[in-house]
This record gives sequence, C-alpha cells and structure tokens, in this order.
Amino acid sequence: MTSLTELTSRMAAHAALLEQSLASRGLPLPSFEQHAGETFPDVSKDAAAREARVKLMDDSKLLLDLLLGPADLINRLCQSPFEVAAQSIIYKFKIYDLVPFGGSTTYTELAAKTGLPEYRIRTAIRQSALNRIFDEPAPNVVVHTAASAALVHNKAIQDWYGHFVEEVFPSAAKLAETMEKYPQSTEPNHCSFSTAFNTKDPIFKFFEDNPDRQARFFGAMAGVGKGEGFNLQHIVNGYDWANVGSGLVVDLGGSSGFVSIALAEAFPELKFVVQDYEHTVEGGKKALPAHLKSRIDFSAHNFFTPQPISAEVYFLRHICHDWAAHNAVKILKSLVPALKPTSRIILCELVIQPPRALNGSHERQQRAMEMTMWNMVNAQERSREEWEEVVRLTDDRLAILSINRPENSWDSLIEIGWK
Ligand SMILES: C[S@@+](CC[C@H](N)C(=O)[O-])C[C@H]1O[C@@H](n2cnc3c(N)ncnc32)[C@H](O)[C@@H]1O
Repeated sequence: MTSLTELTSRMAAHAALLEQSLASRGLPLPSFEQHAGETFPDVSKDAAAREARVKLMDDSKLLLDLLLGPADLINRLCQSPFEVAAQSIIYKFKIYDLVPFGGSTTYTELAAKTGLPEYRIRTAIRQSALNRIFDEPAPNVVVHTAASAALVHNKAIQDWYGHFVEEVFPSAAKLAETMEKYPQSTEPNHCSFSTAFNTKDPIFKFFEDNPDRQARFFGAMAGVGKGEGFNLQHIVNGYDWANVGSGLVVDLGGSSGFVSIALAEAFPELKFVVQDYEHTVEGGKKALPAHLKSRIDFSAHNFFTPQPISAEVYFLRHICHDWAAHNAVKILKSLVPALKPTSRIILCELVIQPPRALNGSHERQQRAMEMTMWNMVNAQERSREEWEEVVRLTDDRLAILSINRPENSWDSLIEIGWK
C-alpha cells in the first residue's frame, strides 16, 4: 500500500531539487507555452537533478494510477486509441501548418481550409489539447503549444509522428488478428504491419517500393538519434574507436549514413562504407557533406548475402532486432568469411532487462521497442542471454567480448569477435 502523502512529499522534495538546479543554471521552468523549447530544460550535467526528474515522472504516473483506481485505469487505457486517432486527423490534414505560430486561428477557419466539418475539427483539437498538442485559450480560438509547434519546426519529429500515426497505429490494431492467423510464425511479413497494409512484403521492401513512405521513415529514424536515449554521441563515446585507427568500418543497413557521419566527424582517421538498399544509398551519397566524400563510401548490398568487403569493424545499429533469430543469425553468418583475426562485429541494440530493473521511463521505452519490433517486423528485442544465443548459433568460434551501455543511453554496444 502506498501513502499518498508520503508519495507527494517525496515528489515535492524532488521537485524542489529540480527547480533549484534549473534556477542555478539560469534555465526556465518547464512549459508548453508555444515559444518554450522542444525539450525539457537541459539538466543533463546535474546527475541529482536528472535523477529527480526521472523519479518525479515515475511517481507522478504512480500517483495518477492510484488516484484513478483499477476500474477507471482500465477505462482510461481503453480510450487511448482515440488520443492517437485525433493525431491522425491533425497529421492527415496538416493542421499544424494551418495555425499561425505566434498568432491564432479559429475552428471556422480550420474547417474552411481543410474541408472538414467545424464540429469534427473541434473534437479532434480538443482531444489533442488534453495531451498539450494545441490549446484553446478562449472559445473558438486555437493556438500552438510548444508540442504542436515542434511538429511545424522539427522535420524529424514530424516524420516520427507521421510514421506512428499512419503506420504503427493501424498496424497495432491488427496484432491479435495477426497472431491468431500466424501464432508460431517467425516470417518477417507475418506481422500486423503486413496485415494492416495488405502486403506480402516485409516492411523494408514495402518502403523501398513506396519512396514517400521510405523518405519519411528514414527521417523518423534519423530523428530518433536526436533524443537523449538514442543520441549518436553515445555511439561516438561508447566504444574505443580511436583504437580502430585508420581502419575501415562497414555500416550495414546504415540508411543515409548518419551514424557513419557522426563517427567520421569525431574520428578523422576512420573510413566507412555504408551498405543498404540501392535507393537508400543513392540518397545518402547525394546528401553526404563534401568534406566527408573521401572517407565515406556508399554501396548497395543485401546483408543476407556474403559480405564482399574486408574491414576492421562491421557495425550494425538496430538491424538484428528487425529480424527473428534465424534471420539475425543469417545476417551475422554472412559476415564470418570476411572476418580477419582482429575484426569486430559491433551491434548497437537494446539489451532487454526484467521488470523494475530500470527506472519507469527507461522500462517503458524498452517495452515500446519490444512492441514495435513485434508489430512492424515480427521480430524482437533481446536480453543478454538471447544475444548470446544468436552469437552461439552464428558460429561457436565467436563470442560477445564486451557489452557497454553508455550512461543515459538506451542502446548498448555489443562487441563480438573471435574467442
Ligand atoms: C531499422 S533501420 C536501421 C537503420 C540505421 N542503421 C539506424 O541505426 O537507424 C534498418 C535498415 O536496414 C536496411 N535493410 C533492410 N533489409 C536490408 C537488406 N536485406 N540488406 C541491406 N539493408 C537492409 C533498411 O533499408 C534500413 O535502412
């Protein structure tokens, strides 16, 4: 049993600590006012304040759940699809572009511009405002909040949001139906995404044939790298890249090459080849900054076929989690003949923890990633033991040499080499 007064006293102490840290750094109080920033004021350099913020998030969720009680908690959870459904209207009709930043509009004007009935627009925006995306400060007056403004000003957030409301959301609704149809399948196209989009292709092939969706997906993936947990600096600082010297890094399924770019900027000796589907590497090549052209190359390569390049490091970020074990093993097996005695395979992936081993926000992120892999690709995130099993099935001469999760990183760097 939890005492509400004890819980809220603990929260008050953490809130005071956090506010002191903000004040001592000259940072503003957190706000959703439209001119406020996109992220919580940066207290990342103050470990106690960071910890207080995480504890407050966990405690405020606990407080809300306790105050709801079991039956109302279920009721509220079951209403949550409507929260995303409202966002799908906002995305489809680009309502964020129709509200002037710094000014206001009306439901009447939004109805005229979108061709939707005024009462429908009003319902969608009032639902969304409960999540602080748009606000109605006076009747029939609609303004941006900092969150809705982020959808206008930050393309990566917009792409991430679009991918979720248009692809993840309809897929999630098909999960139980898909599991009933293919209860034991590990095929990549037996997933709720394939059911929702009525395709026999795995998602990446589907995207390859739908360039607009693919561009949005890559925008979304690049955006993920900008959040604190998936910040690319964790990769830059989380492995001894300097020790690779002027060696070659092959970035398998490297998309537009954004990880290789971050590493190349930090380690001027390293060289890279980014491998992915043809459209993808063509796009990456075109967008590559001129000063990196001599050190980052792109080549189309299917990672299920034998690796043609001999390199010091084969780097795979968020690749094996897209595939069931037998396919993850196939991807790694295709590297084995190319491995030199000193070569390393580095996986940048989550290492799933049991319940309550992490703080609530971190655990929520892990569970969301597990659900994403299940829904979108019929694959899975893995625990340490499950990663060890993938390596053992690849080649029993290989082993995990180290696993490093940099502080505040969601991903770990899993280093694999010869025993
Ligand atoms: C989840 S994304 C990860 C992208 C990037 N590594 C990152 O960290 O965000 C998976 C990538 O694998 C690529 N991919 C999927 N199947 C592939 C295949 N058979 N051969 C090469 N690349 C593939 C996709 O095009 C996509 O860029």
